[in-house]
Amino acid sequence: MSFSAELRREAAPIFNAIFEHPFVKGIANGDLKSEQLVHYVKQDFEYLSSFIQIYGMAISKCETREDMEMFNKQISFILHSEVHPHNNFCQVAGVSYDELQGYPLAPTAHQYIRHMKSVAHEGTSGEIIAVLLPCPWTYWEIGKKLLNEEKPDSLHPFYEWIHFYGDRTDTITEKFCARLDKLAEGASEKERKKMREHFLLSCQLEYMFWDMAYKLEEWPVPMEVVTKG
Ligand SMILES: Cc1ncc(C[n+]2csc(CCO)c2C)c(N)n1
Repeated sequence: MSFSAELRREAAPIFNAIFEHPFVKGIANGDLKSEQLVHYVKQDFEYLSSFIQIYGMAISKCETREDMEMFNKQISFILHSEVHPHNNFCQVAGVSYDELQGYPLAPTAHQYIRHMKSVAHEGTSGEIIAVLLPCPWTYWEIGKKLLNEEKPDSLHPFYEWIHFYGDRTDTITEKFCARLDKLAEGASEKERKKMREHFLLSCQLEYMFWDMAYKLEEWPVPMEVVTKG
């Protein structure tokens, strides 16, 4: 079994918990409140900006043009394409995308971004791919599952979101898995253990990100109160 297949097998309970999460179920049946969609988009806009920065950090550690190209393409993808699923959520929530940008991070988004940035600072290329991989992998699987199980028609409120993530071939998930498997072959047992830990923690944080949005998670004393004194 390949290293990435082993990781997927180990993470199966977390993937299954994500598929069963009420926010994901809410995308399937169109049943989410505006404030939940708004909280998600506010936090995900900041998450994606950090993701771009992390790709920049990953590029600074690349040894081949091929790897640089792989990360560089993803930066363009986030900048130009990932706005579509956000726009879908904004339309359903009835708010403009511009209004949801520049908000402070909620605890889980903060924790997830810190986790990825610390690995990007301290880790090897293999560790960085391992920490980033649950992001595309979980969304691709959610998209495929919703596409097959719900077969949404164009009147489904989240038709665009589901097609955007589910309707992909030649994905970044497959590219990352192939690259990770190669890097894992040449890695020490200690490095492979770190890759596993980073991957599983990012999977947990993917679950927590959905939960943060669903429950409108905030700091114990909301930031508006703190900054206004
Ligand atoms: C919390 C969170 N996790 C995953 C994604 C999905 N996503 C973000 S960037 C990217 C492409 C990776 O190169 C994908 C698939 C998201 N939007 N928010």
